[in-house]
Amino acid sequence: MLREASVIGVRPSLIAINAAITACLDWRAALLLLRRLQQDTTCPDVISFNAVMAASSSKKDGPAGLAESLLKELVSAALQPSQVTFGALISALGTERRWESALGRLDEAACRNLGPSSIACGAGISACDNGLLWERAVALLLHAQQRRLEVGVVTLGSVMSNLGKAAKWEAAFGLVQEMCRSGLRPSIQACSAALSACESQGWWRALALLRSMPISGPEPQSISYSVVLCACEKQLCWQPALELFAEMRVAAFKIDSLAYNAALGACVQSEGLTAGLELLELMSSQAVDPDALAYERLLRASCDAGDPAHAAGLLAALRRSISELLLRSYLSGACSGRRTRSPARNLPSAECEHGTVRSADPIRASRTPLTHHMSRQNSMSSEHRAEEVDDGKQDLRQKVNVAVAEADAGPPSSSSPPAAVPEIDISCFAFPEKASETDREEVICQVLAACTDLGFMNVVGHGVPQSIIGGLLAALSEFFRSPVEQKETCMSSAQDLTSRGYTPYKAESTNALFNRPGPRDLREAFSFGPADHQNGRPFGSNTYPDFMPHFRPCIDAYYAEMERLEKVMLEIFTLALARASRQPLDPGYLQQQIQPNRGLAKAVWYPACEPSAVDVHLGAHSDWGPFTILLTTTPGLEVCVKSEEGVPHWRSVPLVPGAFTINVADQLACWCNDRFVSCVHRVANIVSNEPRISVPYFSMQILPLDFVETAERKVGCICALGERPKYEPISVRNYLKRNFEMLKSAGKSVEVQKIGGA
Ligand SMILES: O=C(O)CCC(=O)C(=O)O
Ligand SMILES: [Fe+2]
Repeated sequence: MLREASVIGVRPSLIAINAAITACLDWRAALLLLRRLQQDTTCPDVISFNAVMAASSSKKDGPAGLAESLLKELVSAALQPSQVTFGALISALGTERRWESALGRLDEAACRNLGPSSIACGAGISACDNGLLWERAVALLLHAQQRRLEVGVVTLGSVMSNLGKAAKWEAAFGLVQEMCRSGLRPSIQACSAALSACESQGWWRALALLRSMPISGPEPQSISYSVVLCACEKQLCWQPALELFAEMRVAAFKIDSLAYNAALGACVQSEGLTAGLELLELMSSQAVDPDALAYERLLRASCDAGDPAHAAGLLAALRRSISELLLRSYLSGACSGRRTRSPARNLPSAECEHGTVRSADPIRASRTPLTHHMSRQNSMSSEHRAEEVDDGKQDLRQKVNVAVAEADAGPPSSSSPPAAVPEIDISCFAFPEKASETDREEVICQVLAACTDLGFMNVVGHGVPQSIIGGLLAALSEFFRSPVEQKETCMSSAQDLTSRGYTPYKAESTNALFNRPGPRDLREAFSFGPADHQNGRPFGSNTYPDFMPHFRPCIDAYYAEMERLEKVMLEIFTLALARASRQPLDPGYLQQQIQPNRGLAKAVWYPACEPSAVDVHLGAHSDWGPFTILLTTTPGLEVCVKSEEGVPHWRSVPLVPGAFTINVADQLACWCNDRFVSCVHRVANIVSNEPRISVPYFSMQILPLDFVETAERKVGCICALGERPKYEPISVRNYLKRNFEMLKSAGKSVEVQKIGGA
């Protein structure tokens, strides 16, 4: 039309030309029209510039440089940029992932008193979100919501789900609450994303958020309930799951198949077969198919109840359901070489419309000391052997090394958010007199969720006095800063398997212990055990430095506190294990198994250094005992986790002031039949001007010197009804003996003199 107008000698107005530029889908054509306009006597106005910038920002191939230079031109033509100008520019920068520049322009718009438009705000939020600038993303989101700026469902959902992945559940939670407080009704997508973010940190958090949400219509509420119900069931908390299901029915919500299946699972586990079959009937009346896991649970329950009639029917249905699922996953390409233990559970979650956030998969520890010996040396029942042979084909330690090599080749942990290590307040167990049953229940669930996720948790409310921790750290700092000849006076004899006392710098090599090439650990150590066995027997003795008389009370006091905390944690782990396996374990069960073994504390000093790229302060390993209580004041600890795509990578463990980092180790994972995770970890290659100090306390490490093989009790796997144990029962003494022997032989080849948790 413009061309026709010029042919007939009509001069188009600026409005008409601007309309033509706006109509251009291609930024090149829009730019051409602008340039023509500039050659003419008609001057382009801000709308002309904005229209070209919008065309360039809406297409992926539009260069952000163009939008930037158009802004310059616009200003030098004495025109005033508008909100739209900045919106287009920020979007263009966002498309090129130039997050910092995008945010700079957002600030510039504010300085020019141009409150951001929806587009600018949305682009700014995406910039912060993708650039991992959480606080700014959340602040901008609130800012946009308060000004009723539509930032788009995708942006909001993406911020929420990134918050969830980064374990920033408080931010997600706070965001939704803030929106509710300001009278803004968060969209259902926002609520679901926030619930998912919370859910990954524990069902009770998701439940708390659900309870604080405004009622915004039956449909959204149904989805929100469903997310939380699934979270409860997945985290083995049947009661709240069933309560939510009952509420959904009372409110006549439309219940989706995920919620039905989760409720069925919870129902069978909590109320048994009859209740489960009733729910199954209800599902079939609603034309909802049970998933394979629900069938499996029913089947187990009918076997437990000695109900062969139901068992046979269920088995047939289970077979049909599994083959249907396999067929469906095959057709959708999901079977392409990936072996999963539970296809039935994977498929529904892949289809989940709530975008459930799952934590990364931990790299599980090598069980070499036990399973390796077991599969080769022990006489096992053929049933057990089948599983062991399957797993034992490859050296498990080798598997860990392969994952570690892959993680080492990947990006450093600083380029990913920290690992999702929950902070858990155990004061209701440490100070039982002040606790209620509900508090204890919540802690058990939190610990259980942590144990089955990464196996790491930051524990506060432990009751270890700050004065004892401070005293220990001060004494250790003085000790390690002393001349090496003085420290060497505290070395224990080579025959002393209790390995107390001083270990010189670089004397240990975790890499060698794991049969990998690589440098030695950049640390020295001082190990100490119980003070009440000073006379050599049965537990060996501590070595105290003569040159520091005030040292001994500090470490003895700390050790006593660790033994107290170990008992508290053993009770919590026992109750978590009882809940997970549905076995009625006495709260003192694990404590009884561990006796008469004692823990070993190992104060570790990583001197300040500038390590080379190939160094790590402490090589990748899993701890071998039941669990470890770590005191540290400096970051650097990392866990090896698998991304959703199955790629191993390192994530830092967040440091929580005043907390102990407690991790499940190999032995506890074995006792739980691998329900709890013993996660591979290391201390990264940190360049630091300050030394790093840490004090792991390894439970169950001290083997009596007068150890005699007796027909003592053995600890087997604690399994749920119908579950097969993966490991043969072994006495804790034998378990320790094997580990010590392995260390001794590794020690010969690599001159390791001391023993660590690795
Ligand atoms: O020093 C640390 O922070 C971790 C130590 C550790 O994992 C170990 O000694 O087993
Ligand atoms: Fe460790």
